Amino acid sequence: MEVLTPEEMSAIDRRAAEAGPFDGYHLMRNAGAVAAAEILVRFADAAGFDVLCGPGNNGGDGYVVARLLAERGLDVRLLAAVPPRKGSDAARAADDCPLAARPLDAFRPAPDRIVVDALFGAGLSRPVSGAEAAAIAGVAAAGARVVALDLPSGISSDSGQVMGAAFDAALTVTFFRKKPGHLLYPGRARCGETVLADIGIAGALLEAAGTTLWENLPALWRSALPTAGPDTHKYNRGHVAVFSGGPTSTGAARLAARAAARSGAGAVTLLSPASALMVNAMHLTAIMLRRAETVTEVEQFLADRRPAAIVLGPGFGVGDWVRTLALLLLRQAAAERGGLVLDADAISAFAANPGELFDAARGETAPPLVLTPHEGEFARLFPDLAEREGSKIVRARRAAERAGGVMVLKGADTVIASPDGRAAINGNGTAFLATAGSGDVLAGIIAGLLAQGMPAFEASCAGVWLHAEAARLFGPGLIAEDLPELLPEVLAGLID
Ligand SMILES: NC(=O)C1=CN([C@@H]2O[C@H](COP(=O)(O)OP(=O)(O)OC[C@H]3O[C@@H](n4cnc5c(N)ncnc54)[C@H](OP(=O)(O)O)[C@@H]3O)[C@@H](O)[C@H]2O)[C@@H](O)CC1
Ligand SMILES: Nc1ncnc2c1ncn2[C@@H]1O[C@H](COP(=O)(O)OP(=O)(O)O)[C@@H](O)[C@H]1O
Ligand SMILES: [K+]
Repeated sequence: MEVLTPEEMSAIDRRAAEAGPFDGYHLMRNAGAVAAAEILVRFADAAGFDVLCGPGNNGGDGYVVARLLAERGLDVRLLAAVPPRKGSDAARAADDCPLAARPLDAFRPAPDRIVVDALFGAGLSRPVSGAEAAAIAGVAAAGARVVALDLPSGISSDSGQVMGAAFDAALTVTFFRKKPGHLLYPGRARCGETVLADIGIAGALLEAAGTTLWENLPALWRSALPTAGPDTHKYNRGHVAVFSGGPTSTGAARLAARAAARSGAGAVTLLSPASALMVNAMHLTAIMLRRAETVTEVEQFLADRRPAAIVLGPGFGVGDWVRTLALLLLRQAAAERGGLVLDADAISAFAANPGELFDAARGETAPPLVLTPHEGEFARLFPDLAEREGSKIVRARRAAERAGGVMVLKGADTVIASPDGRAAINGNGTAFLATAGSGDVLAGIIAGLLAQGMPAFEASCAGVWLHAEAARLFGPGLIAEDLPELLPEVLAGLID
C-alpha cells in the first residue's frame, strides 16, 4: 500500500544492505531471481529472450535474469550499450553472467522473442535518446512483448511521465514497494501487469522512513469507515445539505444528494432556489427539500438544522452568489464533525481571486474543506501548478497546502492530498466513470462520509475508491444515476 519515491527507495535499499542479512549484490540477485521466476511462469515457451542491460543497477538486475534464464537452457541474448561502472554491484552481476554482451546497436527485435528491459529503472535522469531510444522504437515496431524490470525504461519513477521514449511492457516486476510511476498515467498504462516482489528488505525499514504516500486501497481508511451504533438516530448519523442550481440544472445536486444518502448519511436536505422547488420536488422522496436563495434563508437553515456536511457547486452556476455562499459556509463553524465539499462551479467561481477562498478556508472556525477539481478546474485555481509536466502528487500536495483543504485532483489516476502532506494515488479507477454527472456523485459520497464523522482525508480517499468500485461493479452502460444505487453493495463488502 505504501508508495515510495525513487529517493526513498534507494535510501531504504542502502539501509537494507547495511543492516543485512543481504548486502547490495545479494538484494540484486534476489531481485533478478524473483523477476526470472515471474518471467518463466508466463513466457517459458517464447522462442528466446533478449535482455537489454543499462549501465546502472537496473542493468545489474538484467545480468542476473540473463544468467538464470541461460542456466535453464533457454535461448538468451545479452545486449548492452555501456558496461556497468567498475566495482559496482552491477559489474559483479555482469562478471557472474557467462554470456557475452553484444552492443545495443546490434539488437534486432523479433515478435516471438521476449524483451527483458533492464536499461533504466529508478536512476533515469534525462530523456532517453540514441541507441536506447532506437531499441524502444524497434521493439514497438516488431511487436515483441516486453518484461520491464522495476519500471519500463523511459518512464519517470517519480511522475509517471514518458522521458523521450518508453517501453510499453506486458509485465513489470518491481521490488519491495510500488513507485509513483507505476500508478500515475501515462506510466501506469505502460507497465502492463505489475507484480510487486519481495526481495528480502525488512518492512521495519519502511516505518523508520515515515512514508506519507500510499496507493488508495481500503486498508488505508477502512478502520475509519462509519458504522451506525444501535442507539443512533437519523440526525446523529449525519445530516448532509446539497445546494441545487436553477430550474434547468437541478440534476447534479440530486445526484450528489442521492449519493450522500446511499453512503450512510442519516438525513439529506436539498437546498433549492424558489424557481427550482417544483422540479426538485417532483424527483425527491426520502431526500428533504427546502427553499434557500438568500443569505437569510441559508443562515436560518444552518441555525435550525446544523448540517454536518455541505456540498456546493454541482450544477450551481458560476457567479457572485456561489462565491458569497462558499465564503458564508466557511465562516460558519461546522456542526461538531463533518466539513464542506466544494466542487465544479464553486471552484471555478474563484478563478479571478483564489486567495479569497484560501483565506476563508484558514479561518479559525472554518469547517474542514474538501475541493474536488478535475484538471480544468484545478488550472483555474492553481494556474502555476497546472502544467502537466510536474508530478501530479507534487501539484496536488502544493495545492492542498495553499488551499488549506484536502485536494481531490480527479482523473484516471485521481490523487488525494492533505494539507499535512499525506497523499494517496487511486488505483481502482475505471474509464466507465468518464460519464456526465459522475463527479457530482463523488462529491456527494465524500459529504456523506464526512457527515458521519470520517476525517476529511480518509473520507476523500474512501469516497474516490467506493465511487470507482461501484463503477467497476456495474461495468458497460454505466450512467451517473447507477452509481449511488451500487454503493450499498460495495459498502457491505467493507463493513463487518
Ligand atoms: N541495492 C539496490 O540498490 C537495488 C537496486 N535495484 C535496482 O537498481 C535500480 C536503480 O539503479 P541505479 O540507481 O543504478 O539506476 P538505473 O536505473 O540503473 O540507471 C542509472 C544509470 O543510467 C544512466 N542514465 C540515466 N538516464 C539515462 C539516459 N536517459 N540515457 C543514458 N543513460 C542514462 C545513469 O547515468 P548518469 O545519470 O549517472 O550519467 C546511470 O549510469 C532499480 O531500478 C532496481 O532495478 C535492485 O537490484 C534491488 C536492489
Ligand atoms: N478514464 C477515467 N478513468 C477513471 N476515472 C475517470 C476517468 N474519467 C473520469 N473519471 C472520473 O470520473 C469523475 C468525473 O468527474 P467530473 O470530471 O467532475 O465529471 P462531471 O462534471 O460530469 O460529473 C471523476 O471522479 C474522475 O476521476
Ligand atoms: K527497466
